[in-house]
Amino acid sequence: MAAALKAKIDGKTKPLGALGRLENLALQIGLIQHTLAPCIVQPHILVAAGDHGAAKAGVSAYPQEVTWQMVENFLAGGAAINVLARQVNAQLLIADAGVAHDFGPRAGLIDAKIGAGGTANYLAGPAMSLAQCMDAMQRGAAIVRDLAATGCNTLGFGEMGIGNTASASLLTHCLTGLPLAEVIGRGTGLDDAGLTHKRALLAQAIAIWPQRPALGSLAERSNHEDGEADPGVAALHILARFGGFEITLLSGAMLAAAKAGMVLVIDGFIVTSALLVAAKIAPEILDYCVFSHCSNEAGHRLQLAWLNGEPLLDLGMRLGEGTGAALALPLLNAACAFLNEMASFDSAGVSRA
Ligand SMILES: Cc1cc2ncn([C@H]3O[C@H](COP(=O)(O)O)[C@@H](O)[C@H]3O)c2cc1C
Ligand SMILES: O=C(O)c1cccnc1
Repeated sequence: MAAALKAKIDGKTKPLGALGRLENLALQIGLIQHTLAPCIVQPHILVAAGDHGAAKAGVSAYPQEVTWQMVENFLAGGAAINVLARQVNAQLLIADAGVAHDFGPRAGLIDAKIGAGGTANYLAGPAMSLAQCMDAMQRGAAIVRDLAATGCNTLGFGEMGIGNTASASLLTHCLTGLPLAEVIGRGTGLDDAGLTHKRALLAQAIAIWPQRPALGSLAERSNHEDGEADPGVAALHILARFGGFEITLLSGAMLAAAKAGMVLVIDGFIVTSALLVAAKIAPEILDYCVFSHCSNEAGHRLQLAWLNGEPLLDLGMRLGEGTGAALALPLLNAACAFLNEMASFDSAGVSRA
């Protein structure tokens, strides 16, 4: 398939390789969809929301209630992701994975609430139980299975949860071994004093969990022998310790999306932390991932480098919600369109080199 796709790409009326990374994208989407004529069908963006027990300790510049207030904003159509999704004709799915607010039954809001008031504070113990962790992953997977049954073949991921850059930093450090201080950033806009405080709190969160499972490279996950500690299981323990319900739901959704053969459009720092968990469980998920952009949150560039992921865009954004994923969708459409619609040297009668 790869050779056939490459031949089709190289046969188009352009100098070899002249469409640059669009060519790699066309190849990747063709491989995911097992076809020489790939296309993006009914693209969706799944935005999961959840609250974090640690938010009250001061890891964010904003108060916790912004999480539910922004969910209301999503439902009313006024957030950045609503605007950008409309621009690119993507449908939004908003899931309450565990926001500390009672929305009641609401049109347009998927009730995937785990617990009532968000996660527990990881500065005191695990953020969630393993049972809650599995539950949140299953709920994400169920949303994606329903979506795949409707014919959607492309899914972007987004999140909302005050304090979730801190959670993502802890997950990233534990899952990759990247130095904790280097993967902690300003999130919504902490000042220098706030950043120092966040660093101290997160160092403490790591220090009070001395028995955390060690994790090696993705290759070690693929090669691990029966009877050895499974890095996928270790990743679940790390996720339960430091994760948010929204991040956990997204990890489960990503695994199901790859299983369904979808193109996964990865957003910023927090969404990439959910992918790190999923990749420890099933490293082959990375073949299905398009990295939409590089966020300005310190640590995203390092995550991408660790995953060998090349972001399509670098716009200095640091918002989340799936906004980077939305902006990358036109590039996916363009990649499919040139492969499907451009003339070839033979069909157009243009001389080759
Ligand atoms: C009004 C507002 C809208 C947002 N939309 C996404 N985020 C982003 O900021 C949060 C993470 O940053 P931290 O870890 O510093 O709290 C997440 O909710 C993320 O999606 C927002 C944040 C705010 C304040
Ligand atoms: O990279 C992101 O997704 C991000 C960065 C800062 C705040 N919220 C999200």
